[in-house]
Amino acid sequence: MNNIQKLYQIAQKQERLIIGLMSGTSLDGLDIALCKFSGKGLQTQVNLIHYETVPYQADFKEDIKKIFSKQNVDLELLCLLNEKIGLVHAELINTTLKKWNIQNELIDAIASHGQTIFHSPFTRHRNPNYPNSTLQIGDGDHIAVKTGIITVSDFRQKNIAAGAEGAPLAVYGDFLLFGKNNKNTVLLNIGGISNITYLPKNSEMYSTDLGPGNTLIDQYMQREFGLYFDKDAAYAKRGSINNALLSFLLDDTFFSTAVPKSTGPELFNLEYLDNCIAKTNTKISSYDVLATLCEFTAITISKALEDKEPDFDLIVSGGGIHNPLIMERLKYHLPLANFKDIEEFGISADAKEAVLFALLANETLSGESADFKTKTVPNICMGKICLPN
Ligand SMILES: Nc1ncnc2c1ncn2[C@@H]1O[C@H](COP(=O)(O)OP(=O)(O)OP(=O)(O)O)[C@@H](O)[C@H]1O
Ligand SMILES: CC(=O)N[C@H]1[C@@H]2OC[C@@H](O2)[C@@H](O)[C@@H]1O[C@H](C)C(=O)O
Repeated sequence: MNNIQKLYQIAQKQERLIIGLMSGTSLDGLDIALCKFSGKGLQTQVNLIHYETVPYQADFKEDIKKIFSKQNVDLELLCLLNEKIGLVHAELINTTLKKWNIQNELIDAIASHGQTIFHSPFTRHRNPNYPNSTLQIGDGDHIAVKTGIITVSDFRQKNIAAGAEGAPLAVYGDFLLFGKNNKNTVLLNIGGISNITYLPKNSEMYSTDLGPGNTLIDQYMQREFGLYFDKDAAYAKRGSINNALLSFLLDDTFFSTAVPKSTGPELFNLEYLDNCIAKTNTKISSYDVLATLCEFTAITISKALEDKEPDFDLIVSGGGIHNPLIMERLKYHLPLANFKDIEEFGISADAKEAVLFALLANETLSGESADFKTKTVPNICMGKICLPN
């Protein structure tokens, strides 16, 4: 069977086995989700069969950090890492499939997000001569060749080409999997950056980034304590909120820009935090900074939801759900929200984004896009199809 016949056969299948890959802003590792799909569009059913986050080696992580969300980088390193990330991801898939005792031939496709290294929508660069733009690296052809599995990669470019910002893409999965919930529903992902998909019963849905989820906390922990993150908010719990710092953190045009919008560590980084600390003209303890950052995350989320119907289902996912202080403050600010664990819907909170990309590949491989019935969500099939031979 040649490649095109194989793709045609996959398009006709009632069920598809797709591996979703996500490596997010926290650079903690590669999320690998093996999903079984039946149907497409609003009929999509997904079953998460296996999930694993494979941690990155420290030197690999440090290399990516040298070019990640930086204005000036070593262009050769960027070029090398484009191939290297593809190769490392392929190797992690091969090892993980072996560990799960599953043969590569059984998998219909891999859906690879790649590593975002810069995200610059118009709302960030404000240069009328340039469009929205974003760059994910980790070449898909390398993954296809090394695993022998058809790989769909580089999803965000098509979304930009069709007029959106390339992020968040969560809305596609959230609408197809949760759009039939008969209540006002909000899906919240607290990753490096937090985002929501708002699925109201009686008005138009939308999806938007809200601001930092864990990224500032992680960056600050790494600089101040040499730790990748504040496990169980142990450090933040020793501090208290500094209101002056909080108001400077909230004082950026990103927060007054209309939704939908997207952002990343290109804006929310240590320079941003240090400028805000400097504006307070006081010495703030590291514990207080961390407590304030948790409040910053909780408040940017709750402010985005305060004008909505007060009682909605709030389905939370992402690494931030493991931060007890963020969750406590979020519940304090949103007393009427009906918090639900995404696990109730059969999807692990940490796997949600990897499942999303598998779902986007399922749509693309089915051959046509669903109708999302709203201007801000283009009806498109996303991703480039990379063939193993
Ligand atoms: N036990 C915990 N206590 C506190 N924070 C935690 C805990 N477990 C995970 N986290 C936070 O979650 C982060 C990882 O979250 P996640 O994997 O959702 O991010 P990501 O996918 O890299 O981000 P993004 O969605 O922005 O791409 C960690 O870096 C840490 O900040
Ligand atoms: C450009 C980019 O990689 N953005 C990520 C990042 O991580 C969270 C937030 O910022 C979101 O906009 C997006 O990822 C998710 C998966 C999305 O597109 O929905």
